[in-house]
Amino acid sequence: MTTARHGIEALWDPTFNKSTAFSEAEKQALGLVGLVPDVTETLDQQMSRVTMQLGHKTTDLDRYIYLVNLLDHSETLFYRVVMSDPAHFLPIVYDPTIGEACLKFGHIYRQARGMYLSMNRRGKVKEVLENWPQKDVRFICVTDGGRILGLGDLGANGAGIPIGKLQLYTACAGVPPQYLMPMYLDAGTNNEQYLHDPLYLGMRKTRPSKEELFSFVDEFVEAVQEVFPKCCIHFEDWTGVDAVHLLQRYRDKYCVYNDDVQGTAGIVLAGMLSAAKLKGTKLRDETYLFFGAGSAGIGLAGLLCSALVAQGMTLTEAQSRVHMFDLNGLLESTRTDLVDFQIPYAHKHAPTRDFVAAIESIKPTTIIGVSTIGGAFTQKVIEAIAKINERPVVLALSNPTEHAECTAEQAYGWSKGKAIYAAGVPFPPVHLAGQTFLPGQANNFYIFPAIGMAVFATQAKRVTDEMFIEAASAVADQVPPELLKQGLLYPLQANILETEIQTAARVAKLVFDLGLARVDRPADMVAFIRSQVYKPDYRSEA
Ligand SMILES: O=C([O-])CC(=O)C(=O)O
Ligand SMILES: [Mg+2]
Repeated sequence: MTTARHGIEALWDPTFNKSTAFSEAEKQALGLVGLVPDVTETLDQQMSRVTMQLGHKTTDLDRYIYLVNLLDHSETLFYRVVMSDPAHFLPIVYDPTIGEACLKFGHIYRQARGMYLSMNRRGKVKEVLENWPQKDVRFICVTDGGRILGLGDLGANGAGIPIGKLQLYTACAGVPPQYLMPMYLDAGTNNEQYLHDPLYLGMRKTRPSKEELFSFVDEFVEAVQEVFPKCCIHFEDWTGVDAVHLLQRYRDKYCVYNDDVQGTAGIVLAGMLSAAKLKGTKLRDETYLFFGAGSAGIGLAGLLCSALVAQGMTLTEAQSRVHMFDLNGLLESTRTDLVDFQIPYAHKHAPTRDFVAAIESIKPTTIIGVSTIGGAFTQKVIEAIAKINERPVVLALSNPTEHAECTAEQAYGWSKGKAIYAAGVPFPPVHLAGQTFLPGQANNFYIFPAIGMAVFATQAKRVTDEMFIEAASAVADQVPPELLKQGLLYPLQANILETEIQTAARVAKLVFDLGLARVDRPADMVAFIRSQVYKPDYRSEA
């Protein structure tokens, strides 16, 4: 909670500032008479001014910059605006606009937000964390900028991602913003363009060895336990291999998770459950072929196999349903270039670098694009999978928009309306031969904010894969049946807060069942979550 500020300081603190909405009594009590216009507006009046000003902007990047600036001045008004119409504002404050904002981060930078922890501070991490003004931090979302969205190594320009992700904890699931800390862990960058950009805001060094990086991350993770004992560390947008290895390194010891490995897996699993419902099949009836074998692919394959095992399969049987294809072709048992965690999915098969040939031979029911290669699902690919399936499932998950493996229009058009399709970014409905198809957005923002809310409310000691499977099934259960018929695999974004409250309640129940909660078990789980939800309203200061 904020403490009362006085005079001009009340206007400088975005968590306290009401700008034109201070009442007469507040103006008197806080010494604000004459420092703001002599009116008292409501939040709704303020919001209509924001909407009007946004309407004058011509690009989403300009709208993004405007909204970040609004957050710098008035947190409540910012969340009021974003939460008033999530379907409209999520693509502006988050993916896909945030991709462009990151590419230009050093150029559009206005004001510090979150923490910047560089490897130059080795040995001093605890002191750095102690500079943060809030003492009860519950989530740190941390990136080293190693793999930002589908854009690659952006170094310090990746700092926009933890900022955006944490805004979604609040906007989508109601986690109060004062407990959230975005962090950019600066380990340099191998991005030549940024290393030579005079406005670049990170260390001008290439990346260190894995040993050096991990030993610094160890210092960071351990310092967090001391400085913020109730904190969960959310890893985001590290390179695929680091993401998986860091998760393995800490997951059984500390409260940590990786959104790209586990959150993305959760939302794709939700889509697979919805698709199976639409087709009248079960997960165990399906065969999966991944295009891309990085953190998202591996995370999803692991979670999917856990879900299949929960349905009675052995792990080896489950893994035999998952096939992967990467830059060097199909993962198969003679490949010598694989990383440890890819090996379970390298089955006996003749080597091939031809994705269409792999489809024809493996006969997947579902293809999953996690490659970052825009347009990789060509007409030939879609026709090949449509030829062997009545309802092929096509998930083109890479982002931002130009990186999607295929667009909604292409998937429906090339498959002649047979495809069940979702993407990582939003696409508008597609009208084809008198039918309307609704492409869903398989974005982890349905999952990580709800997991965050459940962890926040229960003060969970650990974040486990079961929690992501439960979240996936809660999300799939909330797809309106009449929209599922039109191919929509995910709930509508318009009521995302309610969807995530229900999801968080299911996850919280599991946290209690697993004995991982640090608070007493409530009788009514939904009411328990709802009671902790942040509301973008001004409180009375006089
Ligand atoms: O941020 C998003 O939209 C999804 C995500 O985690 C990623 O692409 O890394
Ligand atoms: Mg990510």
